[in-house]
Amino acid sequence: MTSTTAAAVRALALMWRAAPGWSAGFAVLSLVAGVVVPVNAWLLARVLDAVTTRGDGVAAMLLLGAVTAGGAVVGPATRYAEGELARRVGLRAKSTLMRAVTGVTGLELLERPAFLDRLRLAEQAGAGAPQVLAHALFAAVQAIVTAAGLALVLAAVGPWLVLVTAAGCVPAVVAAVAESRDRARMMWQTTPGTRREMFYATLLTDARAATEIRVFGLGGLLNDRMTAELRQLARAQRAVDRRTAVVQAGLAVSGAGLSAAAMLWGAGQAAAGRITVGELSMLVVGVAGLQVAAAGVVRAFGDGHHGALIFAHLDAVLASTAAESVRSLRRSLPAASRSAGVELRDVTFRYAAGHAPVLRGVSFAIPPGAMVALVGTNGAGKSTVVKLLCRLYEATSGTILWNGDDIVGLDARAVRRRIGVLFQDFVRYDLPVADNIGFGDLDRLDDEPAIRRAARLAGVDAVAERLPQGYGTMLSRAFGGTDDADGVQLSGGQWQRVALARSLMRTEAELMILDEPSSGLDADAEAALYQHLRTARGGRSCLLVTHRLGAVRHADAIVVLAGGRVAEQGTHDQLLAAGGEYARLYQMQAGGYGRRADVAAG
Ligand SMILES: Nc1ncnc2c1ncn2[C@@H]1O[C@H](COP(=O)(O)OP(=O)(O)OP(=O)(O)O)[C@@H](O)[C@H]1O
Repeated sequence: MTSTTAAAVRALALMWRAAPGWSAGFAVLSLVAGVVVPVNAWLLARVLDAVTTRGDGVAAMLLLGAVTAGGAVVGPATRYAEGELARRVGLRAKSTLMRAVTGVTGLELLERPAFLDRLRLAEQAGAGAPQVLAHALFAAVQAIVTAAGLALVLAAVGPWLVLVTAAGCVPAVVAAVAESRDRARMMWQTTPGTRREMFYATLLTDARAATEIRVFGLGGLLNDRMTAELRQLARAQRAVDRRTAVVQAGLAVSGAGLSAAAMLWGAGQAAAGRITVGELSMLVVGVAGLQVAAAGVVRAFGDGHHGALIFAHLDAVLASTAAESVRSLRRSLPAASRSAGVELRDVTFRYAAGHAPVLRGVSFAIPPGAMVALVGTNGAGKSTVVKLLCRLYEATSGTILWNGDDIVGLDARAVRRRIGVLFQDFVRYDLPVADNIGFGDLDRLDDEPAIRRAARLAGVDAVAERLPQGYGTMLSRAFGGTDDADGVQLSGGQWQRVALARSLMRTEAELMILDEPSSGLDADAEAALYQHLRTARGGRSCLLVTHRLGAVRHADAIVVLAGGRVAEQGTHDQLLAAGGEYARLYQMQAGGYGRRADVAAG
């Protein structure tokens, strides 16, 4: 079985699983529709012969009326069944795809352009390919049934007519396959551009980007870039359409010539009395109908081939996500402890093959219950360490130990459940406050007291309570509902507190990771945060990433990263005494802020 055929089989299997009843109904209706045309042609001939020979054609005429009426009903019923099939298959395919994508344990796959291109095509394929294939399959069956029936009708007039008409269809089959390949190749080649076009379009309509776009006057430029991508896409589509039109026109002219020749021959035969008027009508309907049916088979074949090629992208995405997921699903974790001991041993990491290493031989430990601060200049690799600890990437070499176990051997999801994390680039969900906080611990999504407690610890409780619907208030103007007043937008610092509350939902976390938790906070909130961290941490291990060195003075250990290496590590006093990079940065900040950094640190 070729890979295209295998993809076609899997697409049809997906369709069957999504809607077995509708698939069967669609198949039956397609078969019935296929029978209508040849039966009509045969009945018409019977009626005409009865009329010209003054025989009894009433029964044939009644039957012709009944079949015509039945055929008229089958059309809309088939379209309805097809629409329902499309909705069910689209829903099933999209949820399968999204489950597969969210099942990917790391981020590496999601950052590969080729994977993202495929993902985009897979989304399209999931929505359309199975029913395109189903439509193609049943249209082909319908057309084949019609063609077979008409071939029988035509064979009654002259068997060679069937052969000549069928032979005339061969070039069309070849052309249809070539076109579907051409179209699938064009779609693959234009996907990067289509993704860029979507990026520009989303940016232009995104409320969060609107401020910069207006202030920097980027609207025209981004719009030009978007239309340039669209033009390029249109050029590629036009080229394929043009080639298709030329081929189709050639095939149509040769088909018309064939029909005309057959009809002329039939007219001569009828004039010479060698065939009846009924037979002449069978010939006229048969040749034209056979050509239409053959064209239907060819079109269905081309559509099916195209659908299978596109569906292969969904297949590929499902296969690569499954392969990626397996890597992390290994041993489950030992029983939970109160606080985790974590150690990085000689960890080197690069984001992709060919990239320079971002971390080089990094070693440091977070003993159980300790608070370790990770500091360093921009791009030093601090957030990368956070992502490695969360198992979003795997170290290129070296080891990360979780309570003495190599983290690579542990179930990534289980490790994550034991971490409470605030990311530097946390997500602002366009959802109510309660969801924005409750997402930190899905088991307690509806636990209002737990949500309020996390909000209080993060210092966002007063803000939430003042909102129009309290914790039920939608944190989005875009999804606020029909009444404009329903949704609110928080300030940057308020959002950061909400994200902090989310990370604090995990009261059982063995390790807390806070990446720049106070970058957007005012001085009071910052002081309160660090006060809380010291008291309410409850002996849990904590990794604090920050540029505010005043805040890390009381950490059990401070690790200074520079250029992906550990430049130095020790306590605040040891590092100050050493007079290295930390001392330099600390003196600079202390000088700049006066005593504020110390105040914030309490
Ligand atoms: N997803 C990624 N793909 C490729 N390179 C990346 C990716 N994320 C970060 N980098 C690179 O890794 C290096 C370290 O980035 P990282 O975010 O870890 O630094 P940081 O110390 O947290 O910086 P900052 O203080 O600015 O937050 C940077 O040079 C950055 O360009």
